[in-house]
This record gives sequence, structure tokens and C-alpha cells, in this order.
Amino acid sequence: MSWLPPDTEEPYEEYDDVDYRARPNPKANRPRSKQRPAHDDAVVARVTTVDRGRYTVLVDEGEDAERTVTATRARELRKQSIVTGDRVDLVGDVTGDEGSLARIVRVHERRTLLRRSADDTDAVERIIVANADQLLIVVAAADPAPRPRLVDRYLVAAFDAGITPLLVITKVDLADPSAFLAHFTGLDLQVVTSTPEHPPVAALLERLRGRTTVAVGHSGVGKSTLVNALVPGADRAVGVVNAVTGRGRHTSSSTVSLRLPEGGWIIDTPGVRSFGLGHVDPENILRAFGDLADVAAACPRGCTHLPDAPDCELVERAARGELGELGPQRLDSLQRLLTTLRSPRGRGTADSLGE
Ligand SMILES: Nc1nc2c(ncn2[C@@H]2O[C@H](COP(=O)(O)OP(=O)(O)OP(=O)(O)O)[C@@H](O)[C@H]2O)c(=O)[nH]1
Ligand SMILES: [Zn+2]
Repeated sequence: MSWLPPDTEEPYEEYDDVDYRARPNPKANRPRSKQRPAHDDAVVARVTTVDRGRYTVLVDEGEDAERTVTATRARELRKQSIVTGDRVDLVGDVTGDEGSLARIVRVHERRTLLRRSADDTDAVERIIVANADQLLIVVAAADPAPRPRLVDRYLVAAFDAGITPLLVITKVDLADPSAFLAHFTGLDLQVVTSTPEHPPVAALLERLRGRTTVAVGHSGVGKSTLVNALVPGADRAVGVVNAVTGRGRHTSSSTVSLRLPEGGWIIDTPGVRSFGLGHVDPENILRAFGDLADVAAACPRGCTHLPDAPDCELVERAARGELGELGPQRLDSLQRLLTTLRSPRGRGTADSLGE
């Protein structure tokens, strides 16, 4: 499992080397590290799918010898989470031949980490995807109705992870999304709209090229339809929205990496419908609003930056009209996201995902 202790910025290094090597070896007098092979012959691989302790990885990516290999994890990595998107070192049978099994012996340092908690009061986090640079948030204009607070939660997760969000509104043939989109005018958020007849393939491929993008969205919004349009042959199962619940059928549940025709990856996360945000540091959210973060540097220590915060530099400058044209709206968005973090989910239904 990939549970990690709370309040640990970079827990991986700890698990990577120090943790297990320092442990006394009950079976021998020699230090355990001496028994361990150096794995100098290890090859680098990309984890594309994780399924109950089995990892599907890609070796020699982009080369003639590129192949898919099935792997397990080395015993000493039992405390280390290994997730889709990870770069790993692989030893053993790395041929990828039928019935072969390789072994993951190291996980490379991660550039980004998209994570979630079980719920908002829970600081224990679970990593969803490693090394992604973009979060594709798929929302339907109708059927199911869009919920700004759900998108807020996705945005918080993206900003916390240092990942760029990109919003796709599907089913604009069914409803006009402008009222919904008005919620996000203060954000640096690219928005693309989609219908099955006019999937924004060119516009999206442009933004996805060469990057690793994680796609998230509530069931039934048309994410599979979109992924199929983007990745010919992806064959993501398209469900039917239940007329009563407005939800789609859950057709698959494992996170899958799909290669984009023009380079780059899209990682589909059918199982991820909610984002507990208990682990998120509000500072990371503020950091995503660079201009406001600069101003907030002059705030009192521990300032919440919420409308009632005493002597908040942001609130005061906004009131004096000194935050620029979009400033008040941006502050509004920031405050909404910070409030999202503070209000435990599950009390109301507005932002609970009903799953
Ligand atoms: N009218 C309309 N229907 C769409 C659009 N995109 C998808 N749909 C339909 O919405 C339903 C759900 O689409 P899916 O692609 O399965 O949705 P999903 O988000 O992958 O849902 P899960 O598989 O449950 O995660 C299907 O019946 C699609 O045909 C759209 O832009 N307009
Ligand atoms: Zn403040």
C-alpha cells in the first residue's frame, strides 16, 4: 500500500535508502547492505499500470528495443509506494518475454506527486500518480450537472502538487457552460469545450504534446469518450449515464497510461473520483497565485487571507483597489480554495462526491 506518514515533505528518500539499510539483520552478523547487490545492471523503466502488486513497465522507451515488462517489487521496497508514472530501476528478467518477471529495485526521485487523503480530516495521504505535469479536469456542462466546488477540489490538488490544471467542459451540446465558467474567471485556467461531434482533439493534443497529463472527472462526464478521441485505439469503455442517478457505470478501475500519438502520455484514473485534501498545505495553494503570494508576504504571521482576517494585506489592498483589474476576483478564487481546505467534506452534499 502507498500510505505515507503525514507532515513529511519528501518521505521517499527516507524509504529509499536509509530506512531498510539501517535495520539490523536478524539472519547474519554482516551488515545487511553488504549482502545487497548493487544493481549496477539495472535498466530504467516507466511504470504504466499498477495492479495488485504487479507493475506493468515500459523499458527502452522510444527506442527500437522498447518493450513492455511485468515486474514485482523487491522486498526492500515494501514500504515504498510505487505508482503509475514512476521511473524505476529494474533487474532480473527484463526481456518482457511471455511469462517473464522483472523486479523493481529503486524508485527515482519524483518531479511531482498527485495525492489525496482518504478524507479531509485525514492527514495520511495516498499517492495517485507520480511525475505528471498537467491535470486534465473533465466536467460536463450537464448530465451530470457541473459542480464548481468539485472543480475547486481538483484545482487545490493540482496546485498542491505543482501541476498545471486544464479544464475541459464536455456536453456543451446539452447546456451552456458560461454560468458555471464564471466561477473560474479569476484563475489562470485554460478552458476547452467538447462535444462528440466536435471533440477538441487538435486543441488538446497541442496542450498535451510531450507532457504527462492525468485525466480526472466524475463518472459519466464523458472522460472515456474524450480519451478515445485523443488516443486512437485506446478503447476506453464508454458507459451509459444512469437516468436516475445521473452517474455513469464504472466500467474500469485501474489507472492506465496511454501514449499520445504526437508524444506525451495521458493517464486515465477511472477509480479516482474524490480528492480528500487533508494533507494539503495552504501555503502550496497560495504559491499557485504568484502575484498574490508576493503581496501576502507582508501579511501577519498565520494570516488566513480570508475576508475576516485582521490586517490581511491581500484583503486590504483589494479593498483599496490596489490588486489590479482581476485582483479582487483572483483573491476571491484563492479564498474559495482556502475555504475548501478548511471545511471538512461530508457535512454537506455540495462538494461530497456521492461515492
Ligand atoms: N450529449 C453528449 N453526450 C456525451 C458527450 N460526451 C460523452 N457523452 C455521453 O456520456 C456518456 C458517458 O460517457 P463516458 O465517456 O463513458 O463517461 P466517463 O466520464 O468515462 O464515465 P465513466 O466511464 O463512468 O468514468 C456516454 O453515453 C457518452 O456517449 C458530449 O459531449 N455530449
Ligand atoms: Zn493575508
